[in-house]
Amino acid sequence: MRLMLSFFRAYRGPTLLMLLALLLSGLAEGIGLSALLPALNIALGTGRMDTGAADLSGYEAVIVETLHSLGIATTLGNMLLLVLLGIFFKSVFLLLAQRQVGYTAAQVGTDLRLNMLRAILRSRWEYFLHQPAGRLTNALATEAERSSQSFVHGATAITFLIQSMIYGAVAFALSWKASLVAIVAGAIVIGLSHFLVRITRRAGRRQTSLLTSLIGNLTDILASVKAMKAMAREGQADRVLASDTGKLNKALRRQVIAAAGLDAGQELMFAGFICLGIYVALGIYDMELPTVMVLVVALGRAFSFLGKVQKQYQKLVQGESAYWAMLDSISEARDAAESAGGAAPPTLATGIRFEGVGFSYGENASVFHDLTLDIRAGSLTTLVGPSGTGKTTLVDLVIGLLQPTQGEIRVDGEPLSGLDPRAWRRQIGYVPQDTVLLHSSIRDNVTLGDPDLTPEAIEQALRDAGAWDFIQALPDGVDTVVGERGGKLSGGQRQRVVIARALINQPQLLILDEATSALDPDSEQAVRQTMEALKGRITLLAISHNRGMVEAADCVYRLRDGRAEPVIAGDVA
Ligand SMILES: Nc1ncnc2c1ncn2[C@@H]1O[C@H](COP(=O)(O)OP(=O)(O)OP(=O)(O)O)[C@@H](O)[C@H]1O
Repeated sequence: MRLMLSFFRAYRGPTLLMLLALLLSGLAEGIGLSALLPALNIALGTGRMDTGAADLSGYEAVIVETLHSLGIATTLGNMLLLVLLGIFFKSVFLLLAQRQVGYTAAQVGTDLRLNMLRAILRSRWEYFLHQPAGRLTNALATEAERSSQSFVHGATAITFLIQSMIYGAVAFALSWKASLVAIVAGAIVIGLSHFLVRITRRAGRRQTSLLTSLIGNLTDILASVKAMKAMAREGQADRVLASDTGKLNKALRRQVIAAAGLDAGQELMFAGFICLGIYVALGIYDMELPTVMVLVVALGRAFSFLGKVQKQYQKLVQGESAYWAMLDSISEARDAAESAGGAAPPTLATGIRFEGVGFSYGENASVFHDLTLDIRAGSLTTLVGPSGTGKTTLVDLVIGLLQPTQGEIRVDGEPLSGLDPRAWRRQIGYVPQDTVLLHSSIRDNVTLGDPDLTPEAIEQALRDAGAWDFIQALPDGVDTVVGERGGKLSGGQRQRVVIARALINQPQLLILDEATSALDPDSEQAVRQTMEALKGRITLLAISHNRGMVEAADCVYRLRDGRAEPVIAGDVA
């Protein structure tokens, strides 16, 4: 029940409302049930109701006295009406409680998803890079859902527990001895079948880790399916996924067997105890039939609800591990949150300077030591260098996604670490190597749905990106739908739409991360012209081995051995 306590702490108000509705529902059910014994006595014509409360046993006497003090005659009609009213109010309050459970469960799932997403998006870049995409997908898709279902099962277990206690209380009022025996019997049944709950808990934990692994592998495989098919290696993917799904299947089977075992075992044991109880009550203690009948109904229902409590608890523990796993992931990501940085407003009037910068990924992965370079404002600086020499790392340091381990990066003479990081990044336009367009219009692809961007701003960004002329030639202009992943445009056209997307917010610094590496000569030439046209107006930083981008650059740096050396464009091989 640690899980329900955790939910209670997080959703105090909704949980209290739910509990109140459940208690009222239980109370209504208890009142209805209390009228059953007088109703039966009247129906069976035992004559006990005619003599008044004085001749009645404790429980019945209390009921009859209460009814008389309320001015309600103990007629069969009134008693049956009371039973019906009890059931009616029980159903109304139960409905309210269940509505509250449903709303809170949906809120649990939504909050977990949003908290996870926000924590991951606000985490340090190095932490983010080490997160398998599948882990996030699995958390958002399956773990959040399993967690909210656990809340539903926990709340339903509480509902059944309250109902079980109401029936138990009525039975206790009728015969405390019989009820004590029943409590012991109930505890034996619950205790004997608890090992099945433990099996389910283990199967649930296994499912949580297997689903993370399966969805992680699936995400990776889907990303490289073309290469796998091209080399006829899809069998390998099949083997990996088949092994994961096979293990998942085994865990699910265990869970199914444990649930079925609990169902069958409980029913048999409870039925056995009820039969034994009837035999002892009628055959040995010679109790009256109406009392035994109500006792059987009350204890039978109490047993039945107790059994349901355990079944719901079994379902709760099955998904419980998903909730703890999500909470762990959220807290881990929060611990890895990006530092708040400084507060100084950024400008980019003179340039960015790296002064003796050192950087390493962890202890043994040194990338830069004593790196010094200048990126003059309004110029195009191109970075070249063999693979793995740190070009992307340098860009990430400029953006402020990574922090130097030694030296300083200055923007207009101010340490980058002292600038407001979000304000700094709002000045940056970033064009990645892979141009992923949305299956929507060019307009949507440029604005990314921002309604504040005017048609004039869209046109200007497309003109600056050198895309306006080809877009004018399209039948629907900026409203042309670009197709799945932009498939209806050429590589160069796609790239220029992405550059327009980066330019629309009027950045001071445009970064192109190998943005022209996949382009044909004509497209590359068009992007180069765009860069040349932008020079002087904004600062440009490009990672590129492309001859055009090197020739167009005002300054070219080659990264080597953890340092940057300026090179003449013609010397770049
Ligand atoms: N997240 C990371 N954790 C550990 N090491 C990393 C990480 N990212 C990059 N590296 C290492 O840092 C070095 C520089 O990587 P980086 O990606 O910056 O090089 P690059 O010059 O951009 O390479 P390429 O031209 O192949 O894209 C490489 O040795 C790489 O293995």
